[in-house]
Amino acid sequence: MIGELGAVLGPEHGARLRRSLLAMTAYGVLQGLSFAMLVPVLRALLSGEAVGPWLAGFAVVVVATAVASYVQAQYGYAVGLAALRTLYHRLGDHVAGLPVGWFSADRVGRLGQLVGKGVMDVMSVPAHLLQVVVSAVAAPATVLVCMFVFDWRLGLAALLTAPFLWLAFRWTQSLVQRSDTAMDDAGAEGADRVVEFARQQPSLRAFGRTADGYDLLDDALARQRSTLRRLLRTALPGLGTVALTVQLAFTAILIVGCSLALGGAVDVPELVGVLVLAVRFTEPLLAAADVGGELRMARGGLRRIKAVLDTPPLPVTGPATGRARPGEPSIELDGVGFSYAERPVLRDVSFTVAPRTVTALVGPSGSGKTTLTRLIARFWDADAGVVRVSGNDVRDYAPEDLMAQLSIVFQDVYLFEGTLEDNIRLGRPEATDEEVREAGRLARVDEIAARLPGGWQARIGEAGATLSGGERQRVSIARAMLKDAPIVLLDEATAALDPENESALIDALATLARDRTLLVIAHRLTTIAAADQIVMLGDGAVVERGTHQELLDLGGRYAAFWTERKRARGWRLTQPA
Ligand SMILES: Nc1ncnc2c1ncn2[C@@H]1O[C@H](COP(=O)(O)OP(=O)(O)OP(=O)(O)O)[C@@H](O)[C@H]1O
Repeated sequence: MIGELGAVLGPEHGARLRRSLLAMTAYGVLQGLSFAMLVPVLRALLSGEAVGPWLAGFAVVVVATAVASYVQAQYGYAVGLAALRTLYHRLGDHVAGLPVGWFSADRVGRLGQLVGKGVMDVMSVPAHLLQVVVSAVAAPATVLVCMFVFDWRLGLAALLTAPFLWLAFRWTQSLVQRSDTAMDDAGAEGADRVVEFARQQPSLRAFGRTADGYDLLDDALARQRSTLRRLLRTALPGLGTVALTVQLAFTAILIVGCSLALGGAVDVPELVGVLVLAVRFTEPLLAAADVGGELRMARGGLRRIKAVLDTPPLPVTGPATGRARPGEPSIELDGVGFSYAERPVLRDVSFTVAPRTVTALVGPSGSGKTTLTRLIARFWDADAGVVRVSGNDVRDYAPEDLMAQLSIVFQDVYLFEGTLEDNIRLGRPEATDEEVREAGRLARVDEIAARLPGGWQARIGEAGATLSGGERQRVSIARAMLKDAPIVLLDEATAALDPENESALIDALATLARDRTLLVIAHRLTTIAAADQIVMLGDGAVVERGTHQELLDLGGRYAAFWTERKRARGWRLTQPA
């Protein structure tokens, strides 16, 4: 366990962990010594000898134990805090490099549980639990040595109990281990279902499904309850066995001591002292048995953290340094193929978006348009072919260098809890207030600020949900303006917008497109017709490519799509006469 902890913390914390272990061992030994000092003190008291020197010695050891306890607690907390910091950083950095495909609903629930409870469980090992375990070994070992010094026969009796104690601990551990794993899995599944349930609230309510009707969540919680019951049924006899074995060990020492005293081999004051010692000998062992459950939980957390850290991030394969230098802002797809878990979505897609031009991506729903933009942003890696951004394979860039080339404006804009200004600043955190406001003005967010009480400082966010879909997209465009990346990937809003939002968005997009390379999943006819190039996707492949006029003249799928869209736009729902 200590090895696993050291591996997860990394070598930079090795010295700190070793120092902490040393302090805990010193504390355990001093604890044992302070127990042992009771024997001469009691012996002196009961036999009428001078007790003063022994009491003074006892006081010195007790003070030293208190100091050691303080020092080891400080070291333990320092390692615990370092563990907390390091694990958050390592998990955060690692997860940020994982392909977006890794973040399934299941994994997001488990990750939430891991970052909250799992990391705290692991932190409690160096901060608190390890000391109990180290004391459970060091203190009885010291007591044992002292027993041998006082009377070798009593020492031998105590030593002979050790293998039985060890066996009882091991047996209990193996007994509970299996239920623990099941408990871990049931807990993680419960967390997944709760996240899913919370996310799906709008749909569930729309279909009148309340908590009682959400069977998946009910089943997961019922499974969690029954696993806990099973764990308790298995663990309780185990814990009882440890307590019983410890008591039996004490009884064995008591019997040996009494028979020695009756035979006259040991005098009564010494026997009383050694029996008090035997009681203290078993105390740290019982304390260790008490924290066994917490330790196993921490080990489970450690195992799951390690599994996340062992998941390979998207590899940087490129020129040895992974620091390809971007050229002119272009996008090039060369024979790109991609599948979601065996289901092919894109096949042999090839086209180029020249620097500072606008390409409109069109095609029926499910034809792979969103997937294509996500491959360009390297949310996933293509299975076949090459995706190039600004002249280089996306796999050759360090992730931050690729992201510096791209601004992404998707439809599902996420607004964080915070002010309107904070939400724009996300595009470039170091931007000045003036730059944030200017980007906001260009994306016509200033009109939203003027409407909201509190203006730029108005608090918005998922919970507040104070902005309409069109307004959210304007915030997202402001972020892209502020980021000022040379290439923009845009998923145009499909929702019907009110005239004010529509005209604001058109202006904002026109400003964003100026001097930038734009690939847009286009839904508005004006955007499509004005593009320098139109790429039409159908069933994951490029079916037609050219300018609006060229494709109309071709009279193929695009021409049919265009006619259909125009006709649909002419439709109006009217009141029956
Ligand atoms: N994360 C995912 N896992 C599995 N399949 C997915 C995932 N995302 C999309 N798909 C599937 O891949 C196909 C292409 O989806 P994509 O979203 O790229 O199409 P689209 O052309 O953007 O559609 P729309 O215009 O409706 O947004 C669809 O059949 C979709 O069901």
